[in-house]
Amino acid sequence: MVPTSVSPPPLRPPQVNMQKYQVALCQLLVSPDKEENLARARARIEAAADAGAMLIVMPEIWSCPYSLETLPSDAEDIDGGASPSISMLSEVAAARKITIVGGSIPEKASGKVFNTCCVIGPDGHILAKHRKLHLFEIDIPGDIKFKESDAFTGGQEPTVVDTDVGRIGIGICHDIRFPELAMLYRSREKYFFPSSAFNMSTGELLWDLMQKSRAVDNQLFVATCSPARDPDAKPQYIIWGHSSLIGPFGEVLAAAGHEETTAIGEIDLSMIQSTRESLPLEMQSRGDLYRLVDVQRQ
Ligand SMILES: NC(=O)CCC(=O)C(=O)O
Repeated sequence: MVPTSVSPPPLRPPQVNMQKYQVALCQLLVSPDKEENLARARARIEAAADAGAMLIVMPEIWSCPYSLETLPSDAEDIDGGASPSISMLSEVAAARKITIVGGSIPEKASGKVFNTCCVIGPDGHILAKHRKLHLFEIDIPGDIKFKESDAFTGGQEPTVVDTDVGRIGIGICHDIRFPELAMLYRSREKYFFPSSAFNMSTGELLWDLMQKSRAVDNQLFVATCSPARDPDAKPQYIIWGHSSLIGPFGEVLAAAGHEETTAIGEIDLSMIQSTRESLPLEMQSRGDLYRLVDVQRQ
């Protein structure tokens, strides 16, 4: 039996330039026309920056439809510098001097396709690239069947990145279901930004619960951004929407419905410290009793 342990490599101390700032969740309506998606995204990011947001969070798969059939042909070569979507995000980040958690786009690399989030700093450079770790598989007879691994290969590395607006742990949608990932991020003292595209079958019951659980268990901010629900979408995968910003005490600081919109809320990093002082879960934690072990599954 092998104990599971979380032993991240040391990070440099966070260089946070802002303790309090506005974050914008750009809940975009996505169409099959990539140029149109990029133009809509640009306009929404620029408007949010003009309204004062210093951090923008984008949805999972915002540059093209979230369709297993077309994702591979919509994939872009980020490392090869042939990614119109990431170039657009870099340009806007540099022009407005903002940080962007770039949701995700399909990325092609080494003959594979990944579901990839780029984090872009205010100089327009890519600070980090996260490839979705947990691919979504679901089969509820008569309701929904979806197998993300038909289109994507899973990533191999959790991603923690230091930005001007704090140390951020990145997740993409289904990544939020795995509490160990948020625990690992919490152990590195940061907050958690999954970009998401939950569906109607699981979204109504679980989306709000998942975000609040990850925030409250770990006493950190959780910001999620979804595409808007497309009323004309094929029944295969209808997006739930409901992007939101949850505080370390479980407070809803911003929330969208299912329509195209930008939800803006305030992150005050001092709330992490004050929540942890008021409710010192870490000190109360009985780490001496919890030991996760790999068990042989039958
Ligand atoms: N795109 C996704 O990862 C969807 C995850 C989801 O809906 C879930 O229930 O988990």
